[in-house]
Amino acid sequence: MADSKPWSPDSWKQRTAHQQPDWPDRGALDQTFRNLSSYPPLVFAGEVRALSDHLAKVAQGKAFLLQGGDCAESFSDFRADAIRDKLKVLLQMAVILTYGGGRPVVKVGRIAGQFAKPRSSPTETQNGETLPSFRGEAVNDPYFTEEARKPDPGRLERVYFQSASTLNLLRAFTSGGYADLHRVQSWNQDFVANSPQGKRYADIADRLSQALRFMETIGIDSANTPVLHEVEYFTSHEALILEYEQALTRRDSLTGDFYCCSAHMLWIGERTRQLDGAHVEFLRGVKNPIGCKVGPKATVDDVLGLCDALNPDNVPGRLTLITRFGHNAVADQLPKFVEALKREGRSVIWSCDPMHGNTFSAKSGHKTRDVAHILDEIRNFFAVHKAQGTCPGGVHFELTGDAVTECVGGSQGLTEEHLQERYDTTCDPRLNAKQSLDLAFLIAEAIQELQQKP
Ligand SMILES: O=C[C@H](O)[C@H](O)COP(=O)(O)O
Ligand SMILES: C=C(OP(=O)(O)O)C(=O)O
Ligand SMILES: [Mn+2]
Repeated sequence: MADSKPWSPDSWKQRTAHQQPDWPDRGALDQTFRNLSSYPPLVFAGEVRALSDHLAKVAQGKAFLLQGGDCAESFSDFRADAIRDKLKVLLQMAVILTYGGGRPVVKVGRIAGQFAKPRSSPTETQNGETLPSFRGEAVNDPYFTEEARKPDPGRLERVYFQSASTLNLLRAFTSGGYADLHRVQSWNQDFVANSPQGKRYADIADRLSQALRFMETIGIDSANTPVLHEVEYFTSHEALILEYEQALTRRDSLTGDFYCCSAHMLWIGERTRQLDGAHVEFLRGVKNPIGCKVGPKATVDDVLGLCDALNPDNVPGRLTLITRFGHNAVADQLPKFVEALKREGRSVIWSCDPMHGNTFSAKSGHKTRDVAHILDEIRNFFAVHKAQGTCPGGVHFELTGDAVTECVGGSQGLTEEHLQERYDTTCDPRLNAKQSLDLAFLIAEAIQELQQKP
């Protein structure tokens, strides 16, 4: 590491950690930390290195990053079919983007560890009663009672075990035949299959199946071509509760480097990316690829400072800047960052989070997002990169495979009236499977446009 300041897995403790729960029992937290430290890692250094290699290609414009999943995973909604359907929708989006965009897609779920939430306000008031905010099920319960909202460190162990179980199923799906490209048609879910998005997807899937049959007809041995039968799928979450992340950090016996083995990729949120803060300190020392959110409050100096701290050796793919300005602000705000990093020769992956700058309250009080705004932010993100000659490397979504009604718009035509029908999220509104496919087609078109000469 070019940075000469010493680092250790607990050096973050010398800095201020923002957005931390007010744990009532530090002794219980210490015990949880000891337990987690003794448990096996959830992911392995070799897998993390494979992701780093793929992300290096993204940074060079040779691949595209697709990251998505729940805003917050939940203990109560812990079902095999929900995990499978989140995987399916990401696989479908990846097929659309690979087919339409002509670049391999690196698939990273917000899954198997995405349980902790930073909040705008430490408290929430309902009917005159004020309680601590819900901070994700790693910390407390969404139910609005004093008992439910009390932070409980024992939850961190439940996060670990639920993440292990989720990963186990994901590994089985991705390497056990389910993600075989010959099954591309079967990823279309029943409730999506008859929709315009589902039919458009089925059309691509047909063409892929024909191509596979053709390859087999001319004697290409598809049985021995692993890329057709297995899919590489990586996990990620916001590294927020640093005791949890430190407890799962291990030194790799092969290289001597530290890896945070709670997920393949970790990101720092918009509210915890202070240059002198604990989150930047912790993540600068682990070898995992790191994401960092960049929102409207960031300055160019902040972002250059983040590059210095998190990627001092300027390694392509090490740092993904996940921009989330909002559809009204992105065209105005993004260029100065892109220009500065280009001028300074900094290698980053530019990824667009079109969700977090576009949240608003519906008349009913539900937090929602409009697919039109999401699309607008993505289009502007692509336009800025086209104008600057830089590479739009990826997208970052909050989505689910379920037929929820949390975001409005899309070709399904969801309106604010539909929000009461199926609003299941415990934090931010997610795209449902149809809205996710809508966006994948539109992004594929944006990539094609970008590839056309001006
Ligand atoms: O997921 C992100 C944040 O936790 C979320 O957007 C914060 O929402 P809030 O503004 O309701 O606290
Ligand atoms: C908290 C999140 O985003 P941000 O830090 O960009 O607000 C999130 O991705 O859920
Ligand atoms: Mn969110």
